[in-house]
Parts: sequence; structure tokens; C-alpha cells
Amino acid sequence: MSRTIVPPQSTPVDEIPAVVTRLRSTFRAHTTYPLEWRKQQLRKLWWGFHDHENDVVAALHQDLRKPEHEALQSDGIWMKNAILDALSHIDKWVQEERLDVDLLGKMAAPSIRKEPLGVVLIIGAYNYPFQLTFAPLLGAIAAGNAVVVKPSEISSASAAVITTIIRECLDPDAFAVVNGAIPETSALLEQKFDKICYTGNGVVGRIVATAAAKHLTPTILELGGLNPCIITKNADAKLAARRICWGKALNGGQVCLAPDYAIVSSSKENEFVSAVADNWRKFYPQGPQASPDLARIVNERHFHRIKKMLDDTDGEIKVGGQTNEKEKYIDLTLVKVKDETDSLMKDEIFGPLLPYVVIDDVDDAIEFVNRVSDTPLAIYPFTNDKKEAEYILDRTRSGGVTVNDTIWHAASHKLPFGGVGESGMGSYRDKFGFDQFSHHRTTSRQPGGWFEKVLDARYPPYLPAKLAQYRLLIEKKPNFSRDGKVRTSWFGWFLSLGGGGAKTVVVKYVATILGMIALSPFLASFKKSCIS
Ligand SMILES: NC(=O)c1ccc[n+]([C@@H]2O[C@H](COP(=O)([O-])OP(=O)(O)OC[C@H]3O[C@@H](n4cnc5c(N)ncnc54)[C@H](O)[C@@H]3O)[C@@H](O)[C@H]2O)c1
Ligand SMILES: CC1=C(/C=C/C(C)=C/C=C/C(C)=C/C=C/C=C(C)/C=C/C=C(C)/C=C/C=C(\C)C=O)C(C)(C)CCC1
Repeated sequence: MSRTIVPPQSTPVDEIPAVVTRLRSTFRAHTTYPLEWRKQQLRKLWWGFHDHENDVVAALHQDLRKPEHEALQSDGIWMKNAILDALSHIDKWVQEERLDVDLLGKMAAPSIRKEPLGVVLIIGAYNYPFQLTFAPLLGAIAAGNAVVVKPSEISSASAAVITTIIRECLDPDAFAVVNGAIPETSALLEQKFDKICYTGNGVVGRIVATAAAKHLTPTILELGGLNPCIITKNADAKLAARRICWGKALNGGQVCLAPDYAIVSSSKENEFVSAVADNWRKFYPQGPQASPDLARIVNERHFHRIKKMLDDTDGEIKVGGQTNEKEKYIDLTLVKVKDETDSLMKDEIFGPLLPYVVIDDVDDAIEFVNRVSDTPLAIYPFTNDKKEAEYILDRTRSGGVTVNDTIWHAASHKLPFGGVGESGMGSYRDKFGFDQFSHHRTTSRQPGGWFEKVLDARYPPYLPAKLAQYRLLIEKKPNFSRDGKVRTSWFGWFLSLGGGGAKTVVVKYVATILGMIALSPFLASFKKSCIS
């Protein structure tokens, strides 16, 4: 029998300052610095995830009716693999980085120390409640920070399991969970943190950034946007439809990276529409509503928000269109719309609807994308013409891109993930997460008194001779003229056998030597005949 996971109690607002103070004193006591301590936290976290795998799956089912397959693929197994990979590489990440500098600075052995920032706040969203709190947490632990986690109150069963895993596995003096909604998050945001990582919508993103600015706290903002698919006349429309269907069906469309609309070349429209219908049938042989493989909309508010978008459309429904309020069920629905003024094109959908427009010219499609939202979280060009794909990438912006598929650039826990402009700032995961939660402290260690002879030229009185010495030894010469053109150094050109990159020059030298060896018998006999 399936059990019900009880939502966590909200943290009393007046206790929140003390939670942050406790973590700050732990940080100041250096508890979080030792590498072995960080590794132990990560190892315990892996076991926590492993031992609570069934709870993770059950919570995601209760909150979103997320299928077990998806729960493990992008939250359970995904997180465990991310932790193991971090443990395999953390020794390298924490290493001080040696830097190569000019002659004068070299003796001070400059480097970058990777230092923790302090106390970090992570605010999660409801759609991937585990991944979106634990993936940044992983980077923050690896970098040696103390962390407050604030799970989304909307996925309340997941919030309960997140609370259990953190409280059971991690050092309570360094890691805390604050549960609740707006009052609790607002109380948290009054506190000073050393970094805030927020995932969610842009309206609240602005509230978070404003609160952070009061303390000069840097933020990572993981927001949403309207992610386009562009299916050009050079695309495999059937394959595009299958891959778009996957990206749209995942978590019932409640994915920040889900396609929000498609632009379809008229030559591909019929093939695309019938392939979408065909795929839904193949994905859900018993029908999507009866299938256990399709998640539900998280709550009534979001159900009505999405349904209203569909009710208000002036477009033509090509596939799907049914809804069921009791089950918070919405069909995977494909709608042909006229332009971006349609109700389905105004905001991020975050549900299983997919509007599309027909545009033939690639430049017009690019213009449309940039007009609708010029910095979405993702862009998905579908084309078998590699040059066309590059053309689209060069003329658009987005947090990330997958060519000829959806979501894939963000599926790996090892690749940096983040937005740009309206879709957010800062990217994390794997080493990129470690770096986000570290301060890169530039460090020089100057040699002792014996080095004063060399440094003498920097001290007053500033005699002309000292400046002349400085110019002679330190000042660099440009290799370009006033009109911005690179000057050819004939000596360099001669030495490099006519120029080129390092590889080309090596190849030229090898070819010349081999050529000379091959020609040497002829040269020898030529020399002989000249002498005789
Ligand atoms: N880029 C990403 O990684 C990513 C991932 C998932 C979701 N998203 C985006 O998130 C959005 C959906 O999430 P959501 O925002 O509806 O999630 P949500 O409702 O779960 O809210 C996110 C967090 O904001 C807090 N919050 C809400 N209102 C607040 C307020 N007034 N002040 C302070 N905190 C407040 C909530 O308590 C919660 O922890 C979509 O736009 C989606 O694209 C982005
Ligand atoms: C390897 C070989 C084989 C086996 C292949 C198998 C078993 C392949 C399985 C592939 C699957 C299940 C891939 C699915 C991946 C989906 C992922 C990772 C989804 C991630 C979603 C994310 C991260 C969502 C994020 C959302 C966010 C951030 C916001 O809202 C054989 C057996 C075929 C033989 C050859 C070798």
C-alpha cells in the first residue's frame, strides 16, 4: 500500500536568524575547510540518497506523479552519480592553480587559492526538487561552505525527504534546512549570505537579487524563458518530432528546458504534425491519461494557469486538447498559432502544450526567436545542414543549446548548466559548481630580503635610470601597426618556414628534413658530377 509522506513543518520565522548565526560560527571555526571533512559529508550524502532512494521516488510521485523512471534518471541516480564524480575529482579541484606571469612576478610564485565563500543559501524549485537543491549543494560542500537549503514548499513531500536526508547525513552545525513559503524565504533573505543560488521564476528572481544586493551578496539565478525549436527545411522532421515529444513530455512539460514553441518550415509541417500524433500514441499505447509514464501538473493553481493559456488560444488544435481538473491532467497538445500575440506564446508554458508557427526563411525564424525572447534558457535548431545550425547559433543567444535534440546539453551532471540574460546568471554542476562556490584568491608569495636587489628599481627616488631599466627588461613591443594590422616579422617568417601555427611549423620542419634525406643521394651525385 502506498504511504503518504507528511509535509514538513515550516521553520518558525523567529528562529531563522539563529540558524544562520550557528552556521556562520561553524564556518568561522574552520570546521568546513578540511578536505577530508568535505569528502566525508559527500560520502554520507551519497549513502543518504542511496538509502532513501525509495523515498525520493515516492515523494516525486506524490508531488508530481513523476514516473519512477524519470525520478531515478534525473533526480535519484543522477544525483548519486554526480556525487561520486565529484568525489573522484575533488582532489584536483581544490589544488592551488599556479599561474604563468612576467619575469618580475615569477619569483613570487603567483597562484590561485580555492577558498570557501562562507555561508551559502540555496533556494529550490518544485519541478526537480532534489536535483535543483542537491546539485548546487554538492558544489557548495566540495568548496567548503556551510549551507542553508530552502526547498520549494510546493513539492511538499519532496521537501520532507530533502529535510530528512540532510538532517540524517550532514553535520547539523554546518548544514540546515529551512522549510516554508514566502514569509520564511523573506526572513532568510534578510540575513547576510556569502552567495545565494536561486532556482525559479524571474519575478521572484528579481526579489532575490534585490535582497542580495543589500548585502552585496553575489547570486546564481537559475530562471526560465521561452525555449524555441527551429525545424528548418533541412531537418529530419520525423526525428525532430520524436525528440521534441520527449523533451515536452518529460515531467509533464514542467522542465525549465522544455521546448516552449516550435517554428516549422512549411515543407515540413504535415510530416511534423503527424509524427507528433504518432509519437504520443507510441509513447503511451494505453492513452496518455491512463499511462503511468506521464507526470501531472503540480497543483490546481498551475493547472488553471496552463488551462487558461489553452482556453484563450486563437490557434488550431492539431493534437490533444483534453484536460481533467480532478486529476490535474492536461493532454500533450500541439497547437498551430498565427504569431507571438497568441495566449500560448506570451509566457513560459511550464506544462505539456506546444504551440508552433510556420516560417520558411531561416532569417525570419531567427528574427522571430529574438523578438519573442532573446535570451531563453535553451534553443533547439533541427537541421541536417551543419552550416545552417552554426548560422542559427551565431545569430541567437541562450543559456545552452542542443542541435537536433532537446534538453540533452543539460542532461549530463558534468556539463555547466545555467542561463543568460532573462534566463539567469551563473552556471554550476561538477567543477563549475565547485568554482561557483569558491573564492579564487590571487596569491603572491614574495621572496625575502635577498630579492630587494631586483625590486630596487620600484622604490623612490624614481631615477631616470630605473625607468630605463624597467623599459628595457619589462616593456613589451606590439606586433601590430597603428591601423590594427599584424606586422610580419621577416625573421620569424623565415624561422617558421613561411609562418603558420606551432603544429604547421613542426609539420613543415619534419617534411623539409624528410625531403632532404630523400633527396640526399641525388644531391651527393650532383655534387660529384659538378666536381668531376
Ligand atoms: N534554470 C533552472 O535551472 C530552472 C529549473 C527549474 C525551474 N526553473 C524555472 O522556475 C520557474 C518555475 O518555478 P517557480 O518559481 O514557479 O517555483 P516555486 O514556486 O517552487 O518557487 C521557487 C522558490 O521561490 C520561493 N519563493 C516564491 N515566492 C517567493 C517570494 N515572493 N519571495 C521569496 N521567495 C519566494 C519558493 O518558496 C521556492 O523555494 C519556471 O520559470 C522555470 O523555468 C528554472
Ligand atoms: C550504454 C550502452 C547501452 C545502454 C544504453 C542505455 C541504458 C541508455 C539509457 C538512456 C537513458 C535512460 C537516458 C536518459 C537520460 C535522461 C536524462 C539524463 C534526463 C535528464 C534531465 C534533466 C537533467 C532535467 C533537468 C531539469 C532542470 C534542470 C530544470 O527544470 C546499450 C545497452 C544500448 C549498448 C550500447 C552501450
